[in-house]
Amino acid sequence: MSVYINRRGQIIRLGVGTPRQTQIPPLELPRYGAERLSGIRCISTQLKPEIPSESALTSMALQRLDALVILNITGSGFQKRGGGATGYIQDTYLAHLVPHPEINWTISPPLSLDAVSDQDFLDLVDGIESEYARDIANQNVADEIDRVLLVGVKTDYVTTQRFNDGLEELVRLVETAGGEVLQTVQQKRSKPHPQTVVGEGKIQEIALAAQKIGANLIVFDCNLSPSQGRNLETQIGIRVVDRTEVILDIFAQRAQSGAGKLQVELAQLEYMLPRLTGRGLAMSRQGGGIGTRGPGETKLETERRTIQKRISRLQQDVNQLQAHRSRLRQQRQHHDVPSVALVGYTNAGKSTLLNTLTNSEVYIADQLFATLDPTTRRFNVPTSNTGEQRQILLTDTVGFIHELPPPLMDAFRATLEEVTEADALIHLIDLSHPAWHSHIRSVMGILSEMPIAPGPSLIVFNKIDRVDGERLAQAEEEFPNAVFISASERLSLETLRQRVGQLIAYTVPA
Ligand SMILES: Nc1nc2c(ncn2[C@@H]2O[C@H](COP(=O)(O)OP(=O)(O)OP(=O)(O)O)[C@@H](O)[C@H]2O)c(=O)[nH]1
Ligand SMILES: [Mg+2]
Repeated sequence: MSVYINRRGQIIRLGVGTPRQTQIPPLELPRYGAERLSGIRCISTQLKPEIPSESALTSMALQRLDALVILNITGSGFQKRGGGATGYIQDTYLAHLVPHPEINWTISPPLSLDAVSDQDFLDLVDGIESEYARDIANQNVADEIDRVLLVGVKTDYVTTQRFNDGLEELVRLVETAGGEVLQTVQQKRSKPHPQTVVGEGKIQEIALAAQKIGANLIVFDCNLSPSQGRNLETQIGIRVVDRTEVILDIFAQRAQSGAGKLQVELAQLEYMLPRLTGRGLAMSRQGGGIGTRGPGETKLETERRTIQKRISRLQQDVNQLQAHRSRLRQQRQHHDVPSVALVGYTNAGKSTLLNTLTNSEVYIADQLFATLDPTTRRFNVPTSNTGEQRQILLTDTVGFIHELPPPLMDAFRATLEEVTEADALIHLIDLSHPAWHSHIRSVMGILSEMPIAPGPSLIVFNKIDRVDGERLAQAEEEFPNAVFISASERLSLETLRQRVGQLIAYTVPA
């Protein structure tokens, strides 16, 4: 039998079974900061004279119980007045959590019932909580920052290299979104578990690790289906998001212009909608009929309809934006000014290059997705034969990333059209990034999926001030026609101008 008691001494739950079997579901537990315990202790009887089992202790950790007391009952004992032996409490054990990197909990030696009765629980809890508080203060994570546990699932579909690069990128994405990755948990699976992505044992491990570091957010490196996300959240008891949601969050924080905000909201709603629908379905699957068509379902239906309406409104707005941009482009074409769009993986240095080439001050940052809104500036390139200058338009665009979330692709089509409508592209690559090869592949993949095939592109490697000769030689061999520059150190910019001039002379003869 397991009894759960709050700090006022009230019994809040009583269950027949082990602490594991009677455990309070994560979502029903009170939610406090990482330095607090749940304010609930469990007293459980146990028929075998043994120390608390691993599963009982794990349950304690998952629920962040104030303490777990195990009472070992012996078969022999007091003689009931009517005859027959009742349980007699032989040994008792007191277990509680400890904030220590290697140890999860401590268990007392066998104690007498009197000794346990004398224990001042509030005092004990006070001590543990202040240790947690100290521990967390030492971790130096600011209050407003999300404390993140990252989960990487390596399936047979990806190589180890690709998997590790992906995890590293996700850490950067989380940081850009305003979180700090405190720990990473990995699992190898031939394919993701259909309901929960990872197996049951791993979920326990994740939940425990999250408790221990006081995480308030779990980020999965793969995309979660609506039901997977929901299942994981119920079992872990902490908010679970996937890579797409992190990216959407960054975009939401970055969006400055009306157009940017519009596109981000559209993307977020499109991401949310199937998740609402999914929840509705799960509820109706519970049996159909009485009780399933309650206010919950109706409310979700209404919510869904409201969101759908909003999506259509936003889609109309994005269409208008698209029309507006295309009018602008037509005006430019009317003046016969050729246009070049800067494309590339996020953080390649596109905005830096635009700024250096055109003496502008577009926002640049060592962050992913610093740019959301396209900026167009004029600049001069030499024409190939006469050496005269010719004016062209250079447009900075939103950075790409591998597995660009489809709702974002859709929402940013107005921006991405700048790319398809340009006369030529400069594909900028950060050569100092270890994964530059896969960045090229991702960008080319996205370009090839665009509804209108973009113009010819000039491959330009950036940040050569930060790479060694070996890497430079390798890239030169693989891409003999590429240009190698440093946008921030202004290296080889003249060569770049000439090559852009040649490209333009070829695509838009003067
Ligand atoms: N060392 C070095 N750093 C550079 C160079 N060019 C750009 N950077 C740095 O790279 C970071 C990203 O530059 P941005 O210009 O914001 O990159 P972006 O491609 O516009 O990135 P998003 O807009 O986020 O897609 C900044 O910290 C720049 O200072 C370069 O040639 N050498
Ligand atoms: Mg930029």
